[in-house]
Amino acid sequence: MKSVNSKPLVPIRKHGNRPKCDNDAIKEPVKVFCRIRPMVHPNDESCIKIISDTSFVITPSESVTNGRNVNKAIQTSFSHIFGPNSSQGEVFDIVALPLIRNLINGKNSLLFTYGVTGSGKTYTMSGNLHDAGIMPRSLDVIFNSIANYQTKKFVFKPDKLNGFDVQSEVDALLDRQNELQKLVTSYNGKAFRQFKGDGNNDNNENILNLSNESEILHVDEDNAYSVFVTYIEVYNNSVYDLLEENDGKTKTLQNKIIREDGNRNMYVHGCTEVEVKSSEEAFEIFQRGQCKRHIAHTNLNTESSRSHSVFTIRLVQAPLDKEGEQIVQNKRVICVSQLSLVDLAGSERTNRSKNTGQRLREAGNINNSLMTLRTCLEILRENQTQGTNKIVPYRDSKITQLFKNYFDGEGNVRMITCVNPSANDYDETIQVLKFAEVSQEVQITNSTTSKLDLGYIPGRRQANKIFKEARNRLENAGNPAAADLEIDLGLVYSLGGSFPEMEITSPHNDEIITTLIRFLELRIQKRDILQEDLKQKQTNFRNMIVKVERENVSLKIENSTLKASNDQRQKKISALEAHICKTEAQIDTLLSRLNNANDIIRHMKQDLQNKSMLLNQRAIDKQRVKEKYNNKIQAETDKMSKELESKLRRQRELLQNQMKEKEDKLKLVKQILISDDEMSKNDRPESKETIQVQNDIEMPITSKITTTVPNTASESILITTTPKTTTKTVSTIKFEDCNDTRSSRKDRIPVVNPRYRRSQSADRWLDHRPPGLVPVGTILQPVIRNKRISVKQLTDPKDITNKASRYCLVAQEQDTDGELETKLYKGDILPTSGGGAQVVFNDMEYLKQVSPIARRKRSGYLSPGENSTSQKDYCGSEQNNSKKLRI
Ligand SMILES: Nc1ncnc2c1ncn2[C@@H]1O[C@H](COP(=O)(O)OP(=O)(O)OP(=O)(O)O)[C@@H](O)[C@H]1O
Repeated sequence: MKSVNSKPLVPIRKHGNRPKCDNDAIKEPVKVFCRIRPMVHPNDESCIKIISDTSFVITPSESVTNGRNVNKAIQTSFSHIFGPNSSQGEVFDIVALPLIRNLINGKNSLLFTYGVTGSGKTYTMSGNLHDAGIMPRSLDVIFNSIANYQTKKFVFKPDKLNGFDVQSEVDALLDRQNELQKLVTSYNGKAFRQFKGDGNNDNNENILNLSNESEILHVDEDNAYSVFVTYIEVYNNSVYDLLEENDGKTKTLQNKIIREDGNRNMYVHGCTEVEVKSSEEAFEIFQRGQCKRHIAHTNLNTESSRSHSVFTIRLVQAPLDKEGEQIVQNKRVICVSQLSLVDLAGSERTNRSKNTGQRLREAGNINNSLMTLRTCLEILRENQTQGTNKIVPYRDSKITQLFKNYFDGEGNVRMITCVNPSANDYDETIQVLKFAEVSQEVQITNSTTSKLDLGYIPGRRQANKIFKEARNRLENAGNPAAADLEIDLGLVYSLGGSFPEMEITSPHNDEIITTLIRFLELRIQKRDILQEDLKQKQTNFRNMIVKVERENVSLKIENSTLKASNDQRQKKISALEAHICKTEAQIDTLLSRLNNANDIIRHMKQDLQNKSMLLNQRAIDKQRVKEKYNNKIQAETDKMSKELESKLRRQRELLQNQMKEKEDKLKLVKQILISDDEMSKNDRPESKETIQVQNDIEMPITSKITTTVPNTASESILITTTPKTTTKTVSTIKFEDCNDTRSSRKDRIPVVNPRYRRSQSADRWLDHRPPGLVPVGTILQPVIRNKRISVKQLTDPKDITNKASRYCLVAQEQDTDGELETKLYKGDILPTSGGGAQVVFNDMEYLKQVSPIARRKRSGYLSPGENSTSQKDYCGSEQNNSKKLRI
C-alpha cells in the first residue's frame, strides 16, 4: 500500500529566514516586568509602594534627598509587578512559560534580568538550592514536555556555523560509541559521574523535586526533539565559553568572537554546545559553567556577578517521515529555536560599592556595557517613533552585539527589572526605572515559526505505534506473515459497512430482503455522492493540470532566464565564497596569532610578577640587613662616644692639672724674677745681665743636634742643645712689660735689639746654614757683615777654631699649624783646654712666618689695626714664650 498523502516538501517559511522589515510584520513592545525583592533588613526604610499588579509609586526618603529639590513621588508601570512575597514559581509562570511555548513552537526569545547590584537578578534567573529560578524551571518544563519525543544523542549534530545537521541512525550510533570510548579513556571519577549523570546530586535534587510540579506543554507529536545548551559570559567586554573543556594545561578560558551566520543571526563562534537529555543533566552542565563564572564578594553583595552571563537553550526539532518512523533526513526540515536567559551584571556606583583595583575595572566595564545597551534601545526607540535612521551602536559592546538579531530581527524580548526597595538604593533604582521605561517603548518584530509543513498526516507517530503493537500481537499469535506488513496511513474510501445477513430460513422472511434493499439504496446513494465527488475532483484536477501546465510553460521560460542569471550569480557566489574562505583563513591565522600573543603576554606578565616579587623580597632583605647594621653601628657609635667622652674628660683633667702646675711654676718664676729685679735695682749693673733660666717648658726643638768636629789634637768638639734644658738669653725680657704700663720705655727691652747685635760687631761669626733653607728675607738676620764665615756643613774643625768667636745655627721647620718657623741658635765659641773649642748656646731667635688669615682665626695675636696688612707675611720672634712680636 502507498500513502496517498505524500505531498512534495513545500516550506511554509524558510528555516532561519532573514529578518523581515516588512511594514505588515506584527510588532509588539518589549514586555518589561518588575520584581521587588524583600528588604535585606526588615526594619529598613522602603521607598516603594505597590498600588496595583502593574504599577507602583517610588518616593525618596528625607535622608536620601538631603534637602535636594527632588521630584517627590513617581508612579511607574510595568507588564506585571511581583511584590516581595511573590514566589519563584509565580514569576516563572507569568514571565517565562509563554517563552517556553514559543520555543516549542519554533520561535526565538530573549529574557534578561536588569537591576542594581544585589537586587535579585541571579536569584530570579537561577535561584538557589531551595528555590529554583527561571532557568532550572524552564529546563524542567521543556524536558517534561518533550520527554517521549526526544531523539537519541547525536541524531542532530551542530554544524559549527550555528546550524545543525541530521545524521542517520548509524552515524549517530557511531558518535555515541566514540563518546563512550572517550569517556572510558579519560576516565576519572568526575567524568564517570558525569557520564552516569549522577554528579552534583545535592543541586540536582532541587530540580528533580520540581519535575513533580512543573507543567507539561503541548508539543507536536510527529516531530523529534533534541535540546542543546551553551553557557557564555561577557567579562570585561570579552566573551568566554564557560563550558569549554580545559586541556589541563591552560586554566584560563579563551576569548571567543561573535559572528553572524547565514541567516544573520549572531552567535559565538567555536562555543561548546552540549546536547542534554534531561533537566538534571542540563542543570549539571549549568553548574559546571557557573563554577568558572566571575563572581566576587563586594560591599553590596557577597556573591556579586562580575560578568553578564548568557545561558542559551536551543531546541532542535524535525518531522518524522510519512510512516511516523524515522526523522526526515533533510537539513532543510530542521527547525531550531532558542531561548536566551541573560543574567546581566548589576549596575553599581563605586562610591557605594567602594570597589578598587580589579573590582573597579570590572564595575567600569559593566557600567559601560549597560550604558551601551541603554543607548541602543534609546536609538531604536527614536528610530521607531521619530522615523529617523540612526545607526544603532550594537558593536560598542559584546552583549549588545550578541542581542542584535533579537532587537533588529525577530524575537520575543522580555525583561525583568529587579528592584531593591531600600530607600538607600533610591538613586540607582530611579536610573533602572528610566531604562525600563525606554525598553517598554521599543517595538520588536514578533518572531514567526520556522517549521516546515511537509503535508504528512498528523498523528502518524501515534498511528505507527498502534500499528506496530497490533503487528507484534499478530506475530505473537502465530502469524509470521504479519512481520512484512507495512503501515499505510492513506485515506480509504468506503461505501459503508458490510452487507447485512442474507440467509433466508423461512418463506416469510421478507424482512431480510427489505433490509438488503435499504442497504443497497444507501450504497447507491453513497456511490452517487462519491461519483459526484469524484467527477468534481476530476474536473478540479483537470482544471488544475491545465492551470499547472500553463504555469509550467511560463515557469519554464522564467526558469531559463533565471537559470542564466543564476549561473552568473553562482559564479559571483563562488568568487565571494573563495574570498570568504581566504578571509576566514586569514582571520583564523590572525586569531591564532592573537591567542599566541595573548599567551606570551600572559607569560610575560607572570614573569614580571615573579620578578617584581623577587625584587620586593630582595628589597625587604636589604632593608633588614641595613637595619641590622644600622643598629650595630648605632651601638658601636654609642660605645665609642662614651669611651671618647671619658677619654676626653680624663685628658681635660690631665691638661687642667698640667696647666695648674705650669701656672704655679710661672708664678714662682715671676716671683723669682720680681725679687731678682728688685735686687738688681738695688745694685743696678750698667751692662746687660744675662739670666739663665732653667726652663722646663718644652721648647720646640725637635731633635738633639750633635756635631762632632775633629780638632788638630784629634779631640772632639761636642755641640749640644738639650731640648728640655735649653739655656735662654733673656737679657732683654721683662715679664711685667705685658701688664705693667707704668714701666718706662727705657726699661723695656725690644725683642730685636739691633744695637745688641751691633755691640757684637767686633765678633767673627760662624754662620752655619744647612742647605735647603727657605729664604725668609727678614731683618731678623743677625748682622754679620765682613767678619762672617758661612758654612753649610761643619766638616773642618778650623771653621770653629779659626778666629770665629760666635756661632749661629739656622734651622727651619713647620709648626703644628703648618707655618714656617725659622730658629737661630746662637752661642759663644769658647776655646777648650785641649786646644779645641766648644760652643755655649746662650741665645735663640725664633722667627715665625704667619699667614694673616690664619692669624685672624687664632685671635689674640694681632691688634685690630693690623687688619690692613692682611695679605702681608709677618715675621715674629718669641723669646722664652713671651709671645711678643717683632716686626
Ligand atoms: N526575591 C528574593 N527573595 C529572597 N531573597 C532574595 C530575593 N532577591 C534577592 N535575594 C537574595 O539577595 C541576595 C543578592 O541577590 P542576587 O545575587 O540575586 O543579586 P544580583 O542582582 O544578582 O547581584 P549582582 O548584580 O551583584 O550579581 C542573594 O543572597 C539572594 O538570595
